[in-house]
Amino acid sequence: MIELKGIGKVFPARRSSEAVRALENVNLKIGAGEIFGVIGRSGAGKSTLLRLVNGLESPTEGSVQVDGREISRLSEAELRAERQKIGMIFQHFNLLWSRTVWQNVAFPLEVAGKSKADIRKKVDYLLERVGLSERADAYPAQLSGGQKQRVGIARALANDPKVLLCDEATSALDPETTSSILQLLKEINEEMGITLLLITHEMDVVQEICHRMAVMEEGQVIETGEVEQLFHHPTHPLTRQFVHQVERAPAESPSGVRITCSSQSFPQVWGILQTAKNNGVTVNMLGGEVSEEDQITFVLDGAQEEMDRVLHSLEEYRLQGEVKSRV
Ligand SMILES: Nc1ncnc2c1ncn2[C@@H]1O[C@H](COP(=O)(O)OP(=O)(O)OP(=O)(O)O)[C@@H](O)[C@H]1O
Repeated sequence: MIELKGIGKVFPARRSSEAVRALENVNLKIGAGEIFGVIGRSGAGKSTLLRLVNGLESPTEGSVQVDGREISRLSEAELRAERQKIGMIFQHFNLLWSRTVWQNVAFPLEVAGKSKADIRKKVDYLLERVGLSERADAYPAQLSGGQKQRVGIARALANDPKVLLCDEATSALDPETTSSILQLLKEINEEMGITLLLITHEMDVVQEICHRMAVMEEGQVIETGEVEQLFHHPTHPLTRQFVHQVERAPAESPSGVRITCSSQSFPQVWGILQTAKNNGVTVNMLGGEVSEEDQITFVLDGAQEEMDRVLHSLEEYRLQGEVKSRV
């Protein structure tokens, strides 16, 4: 369904910056109906790769094919038509804030010139499917993060795409909401046979839904394979690091720092932990549940400098007794 052959991408030098080689000799083949994950650290080239697949960027070398068509050789009009077959969801949802949930999902159908009756039928069906019929008249600002992403998913599905590109689609969500969104994506893949290409820096996301995966570093794919196989036999040191990220998950982590917060302070604490996560700190929720005493425990692990930074950011809550920490 998606085939990248010998892809290179160089962003040319600008007055204030040198040329950047974002991708080098990338070869990937993703079959129809597959859920494929691309994992890598920040700057590895994941977003550039995704943007090549929907034609927002063109490669400097090599070819990108989606459903048998060479994306980089299409005219603007052909590309617009082709893009209707490719849905996309984003980390920050990219919803239209002045439109209701219903109108957000209707938008791509209006652009495609569908009749009013068709639009009504389709939007009602999609909102039902993602569990948001009740919130049809709400505005995005009135929704939780998980609900916003459900709108994003419904909108991406409006034109019956064959491929759904997911750009860090769960990175702004808490673990529980992440699981429910991943579950929804899995169901959509199974029911509709849509091919999913997902980029992330979180191995647990890959582990939860992907069939196969690629690991990227400095613009290159350094390892590919079945998720199961890479989990049990990672060969590249970076793949091992990503696997380790998950293996340390809810298990007792002897070297980690435990942070316990009340569910009341959770939103603020979670914001701080998200920033730490983006800076390479491993954050795992112990047991993944709110305990009887209404306390949530996380285990954090990472470079000393980043750990100091996150503990410093949490200081205010520690002083208020809202957060407790111990090594
Ligand atoms: N439009 C652009 N112009 C110049 N350089 C760019 C452009 N887009 C990306 N790059 C560079 O290409 C490299 C790969 O970036 P890319 O955003 O694809 O990585 P990534 O793995 O998605 O990282 P992140 O998760 O931080 O978005 C980086 O060095 C980045 O600075």
